[in-house]
Amino acid sequence: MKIALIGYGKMGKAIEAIALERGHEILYRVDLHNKEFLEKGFLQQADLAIEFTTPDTALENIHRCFDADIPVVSGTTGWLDKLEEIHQRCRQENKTFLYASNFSIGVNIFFEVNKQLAALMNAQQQYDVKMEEIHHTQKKDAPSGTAISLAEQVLERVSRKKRWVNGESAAAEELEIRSRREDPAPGTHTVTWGSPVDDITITHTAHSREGFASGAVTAAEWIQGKRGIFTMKDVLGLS
Ligand SMILES: NC(=O)C1=CN([C@@H]2O[C@H](COP(=O)(O)OP(=O)(O)OC[C@H]3O[C@@H](n4cnc5c(N)ncnc54)[C@H](OP(=O)(O)O)[C@@H]3O)[C@@H](O)[C@H]2O)C=CC1
Ligand SMILES: O=C(O)C1=N[C@H](C(=O)O)C[C@H](O)C1
Repeated sequence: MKIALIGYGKMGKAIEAIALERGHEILYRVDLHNKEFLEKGFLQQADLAIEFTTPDTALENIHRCFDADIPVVSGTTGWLDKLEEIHQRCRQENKTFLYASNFSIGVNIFFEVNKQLAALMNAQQQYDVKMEEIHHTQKKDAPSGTAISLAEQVLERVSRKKRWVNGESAAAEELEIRSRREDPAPGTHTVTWGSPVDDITITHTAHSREGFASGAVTAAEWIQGKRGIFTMKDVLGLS
């Protein structure tokens, strides 16, 4: 596969290492200093793009890839208020797009456990639920994209919770997400269900960025030749 790597920071470099190990070619490594590679003439030489940049730049980067009609695998967090715009264009113009707030296999299994636990807890009013995410101090967004995914999964299943809030919450109908920033922390997510008599806590701890990067390359391999909107659930057969 010829890959246009959009974003050559911590994740871009981790993805490059795994893609090369698996025999793929990195055609372009795009960062703020060589954005000319985002032009159609360059991008259309790649089989697909893997995009891990910043909350402010992801939307435009994905549109550029659509202009060049190449599939995009994106993991950038903090821009999801614009996701529907991308989905609409993808549907209207028959493009190819795969987004995941977290590409690791472990977190995608953790998502399924979180959903099952939340469904069971809907009838158990005595339990309150809280979340915590811990990341490195360079992270730009809070709460993490993964924490938002976990929170949305709970909100869809637990009728006594109406919305998530980032920080301390006093209202019973709010789902509190605490964000901690400390180094080194590739990404830890905890969901705690507490009652007066006991707690149930589930935690996923990433030991490095390897799981995210490996999942993104697997998603890129899987998406080749497909058209439409996909998620890691499709890649992992969890649908
Ligand atoms: N979905 C998942 O599994 C995961 C998602 N993430 C998310 O991925 C994103 C990137 O994370 P990370 O690699 O740690 O961040 P870094 O800050 O290390 O890297 C971001 C990179 O994007 C580049 N960049 C900024 N603007 C543009 C632009 N307009 N065009 C092209 N490149 C640009 C930066 O360039 P320069 O160096 O020149 O500033 C830098 O190379 C974040 O949103 C993070 O939350 C992270 C881990 C896993
Ligand atoms: O910025 C990071 O590092 C990470 N971002 C993603 C997120 O916001 O959930 C995934 C992972 O936790 C690491």
